[in-house]
Amino acid sequence: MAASLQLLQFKPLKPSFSFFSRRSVSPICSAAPTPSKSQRSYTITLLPGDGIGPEVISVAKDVLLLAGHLEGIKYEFRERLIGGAALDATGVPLPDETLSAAKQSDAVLLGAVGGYKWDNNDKHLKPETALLGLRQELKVFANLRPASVFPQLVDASTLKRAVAEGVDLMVVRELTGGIYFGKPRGFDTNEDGEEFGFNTEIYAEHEIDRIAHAAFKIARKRRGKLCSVDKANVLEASILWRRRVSAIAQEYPDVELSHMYVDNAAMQLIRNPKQFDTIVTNNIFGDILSDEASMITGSIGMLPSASLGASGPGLFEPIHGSAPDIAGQDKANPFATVLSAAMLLRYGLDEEKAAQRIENAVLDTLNKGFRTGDIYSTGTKLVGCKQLGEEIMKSVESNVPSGATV
Ligand SMILES: NC(=O)C1=CN([C@@H]2O[C@H](COP(=O)(O)OP(=O)(O)OC[C@H]3O[C@@H](n4cnc5c(N)ncnc54)[C@H](O)[C@@H]3O)[C@@H](O)[C@H]2O)C=CC1
Ligand SMILES: CC(C)CC(=O)C(=O)O
Repeated sequence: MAASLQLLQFKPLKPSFSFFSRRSVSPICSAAPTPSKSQRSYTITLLPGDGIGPEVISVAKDVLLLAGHLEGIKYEFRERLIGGAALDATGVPLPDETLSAAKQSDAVLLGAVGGYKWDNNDKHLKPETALLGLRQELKVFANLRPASVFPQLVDASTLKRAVAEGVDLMVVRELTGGIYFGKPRGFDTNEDGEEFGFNTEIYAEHEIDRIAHAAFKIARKRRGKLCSVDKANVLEASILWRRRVSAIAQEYPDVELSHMYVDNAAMQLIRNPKQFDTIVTNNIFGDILSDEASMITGSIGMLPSASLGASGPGLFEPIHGSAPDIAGQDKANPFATVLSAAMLLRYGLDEEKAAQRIENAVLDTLNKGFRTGDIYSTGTKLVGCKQLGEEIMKSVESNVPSGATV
């Protein structure tokens, strides 16, 4: 029973929930070419990237393949370079070939980008620039980051059991606007001859409106509570954000809206995370708060994400980075990427059964006690990334029902 409750974080609460469906007519949907249900063959672009990216993508690809095979789905995988790996091979972090493959696919699954080697590169030659460019080019403005505490991992959380237990929240992060993209930006020199760097936090009404609509629709399918996080006591962009979100709330009388300043939200997430259901926030606050939320669940290696736009393929990726400190050591936790693959099936391809098969397998693997180092606790079985992948595959194959728990 507990297991099925856990799964609510990843799936629509009602089977008919079409908000994310590629066949949906809602304002945010994936509109890649839709094969008929009988055809069920999809093109997936895989972008392993850097650091632990290839390790976790390798596991997620195998899991996708097996779950797909068992549910009658065929894939054509196209693996392309991005980030530092692309820089080293081609001289640019986001080659045209990668971008066009991504745009022409039904969904994109990404590992992570970045690493020490490229940290001092000029901005246009940084791996991270590729990821920002990809998100912008795919126009995936809504980034869904579910953070729930699996009962099996309560003791892996750094918070007290009473605080962490039962947390189930969703961060809806605006992904293609704000300070990560705002202009003007750059470096200049002031009248004292001192260099300065500057960025612009900027949001137009339509950018706020579309993410607000997305968040209200998500909240209404969850527990009906939406907390909009901003810094409206200081920033003009946040004042507009709060005004627009409040205006749009009139269209969702069934959703209880609250507003919170981001500094307080950061504190409340640790003090009492169970007060949150759905959080909607801008690009930078969402980036930071979701990393913070991940630690409530035990590890940043547990959190998947789905990035969706009004049309075209969705982008699915773990929220973590390339973890260069553990790259190549078979220590990475692949759950976040495997769960991102489940989100890809559900929200990118409308393949609910295969998505559920994967989520059930994750729970089953946890129930059997397998853990990577980041979520290890006494009494559980410490394994590497590869072995964890093999255990997940066994569980995918045996197709445990979602209600199965220890
Ligand atoms: N979406 C992306 O591709 C992102 C890329 N980055 C890039 O990644 C590089 C490293 O950034 P950091 O700030 O260190 O963040 P990070 O998320 O890569 O790592 C932070 C800490 O979490 C651990 N960690 C992360 N993922 C893990 C996993 N799956 N299993 C076990 N432990 C895991 C790491 O070992 C590290 O101690 C940088 O170049 C950064 O720009 C950072 C965040 C997102
Ligand atoms: C471009 C990324 C490295 C920024 C980031 O941390 C994220 O969006 O997850």
